Amino acid sequence: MSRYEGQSKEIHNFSKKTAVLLTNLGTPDSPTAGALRRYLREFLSDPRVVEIPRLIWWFILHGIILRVRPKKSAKLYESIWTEQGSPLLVISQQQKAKVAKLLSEKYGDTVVVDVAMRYGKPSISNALANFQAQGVDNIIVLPLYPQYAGPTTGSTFDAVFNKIKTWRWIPSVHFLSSYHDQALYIKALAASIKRHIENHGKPDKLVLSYHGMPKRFLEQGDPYYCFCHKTTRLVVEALGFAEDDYVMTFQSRFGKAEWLKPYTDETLAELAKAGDKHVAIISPAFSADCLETLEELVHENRDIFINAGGEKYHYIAALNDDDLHIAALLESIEPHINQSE
Ligand SMILES: C=CC1=C(C)c2cc3[nH]c(cc4nc(cc5[nH]c(cc1n2)c(C)c5CCC(=O)O)C(CCC(=O)O)=C4C)c(C)c3C=C
Ligand SMILES: [Fe+2]
Ligand SMILES: [Fe+2]
Repeated sequence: MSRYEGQSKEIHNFSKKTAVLLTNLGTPDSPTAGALRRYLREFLSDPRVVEIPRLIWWFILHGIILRVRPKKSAKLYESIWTEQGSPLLVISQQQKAKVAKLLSEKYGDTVVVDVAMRYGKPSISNALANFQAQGVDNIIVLPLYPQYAGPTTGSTFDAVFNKIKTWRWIPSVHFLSSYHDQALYIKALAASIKRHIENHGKPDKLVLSYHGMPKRFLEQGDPYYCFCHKTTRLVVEALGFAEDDYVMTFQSRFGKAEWLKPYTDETLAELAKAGDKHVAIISPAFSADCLETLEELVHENRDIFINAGGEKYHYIAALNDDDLHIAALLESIEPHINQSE
């Protein structure tokens, strides 16, 4: 056995071929405590996600978290599970199908597209092995997180590095790090909010709620917080919103440390108490609807707002496979497609 993996066949006779790898975070195989335990163990063992010293974290993770959280999370996943499976995976596959169709119309079979998850299945390692077997000479990696964060995009790149470092021939690899300020992504978000307002009226406050992160990561140089702010600024500019038409918040806290603020749940209660009766909430950090939107934003936060005196609460869906969103993804991908002979 040799130290590095290679494909000896037809190596002198390959044609130009680009592979596009779309990725998202991952999801359990089923909404059961056992599947959740496996999924959370892989996810929460990643040092990009939890930076507590390994030995201490091992005892907390295995002694407390993996004994309690899987059962609780399984119930939540069960409430959003569909016949086709986890919404995040189903929507990711729909996004992939649309991207693949548009690229194949334009580039024929010189471009292949696949989707993979950072944790669980379908795995990044498998997708890359398939690309290698097809003899691709150019790989574009696009994690579907609009705002770069170490625990998401950074960790995805780790998984890609870990696989390709075993290859004898590493082709061109383009890591697309962040598209938080890309014109078509902003346009797609603004169009989706405008459509919502046309149907439901302008809310007292538009809440732009991003997935949170420990505050310490920001202090240590993670750009996520700033990228979220830039997305918000560009979207509200595109909408022509004034300062008190909207508020920006962070959701989905995990663990005891301080996370990025203001927190979505606390803010919604404050808004209701201050007399805002009607809110619309959107989460620009999620390119696909998932547990954190379909459960936390649709149900949990609605209850918080209504119980604090609010009256109308609307969740604006993630961009999912919206045509403008897919056009935005293509705008990121296409400059890196290598067509020269
Ligand atoms: C959109 C960007 C995301 C950032 C930044 C992020 C950071 C982050 N998340 C956790 C802990 C959990 N996240 C969970 C689910 C989850 N998170 C994101 C996105 C970001 N996370 C997605 C797309 C999902 C998937 C939801 C799905 O439908 O499967 C979970 C698991 C669910 C649960 O048990 O609540 C945890 C846990 C940390 C610690 C973190 C930053 C350090
Ligand atoms: Fe998360
Ligand atoms: Fe959550």
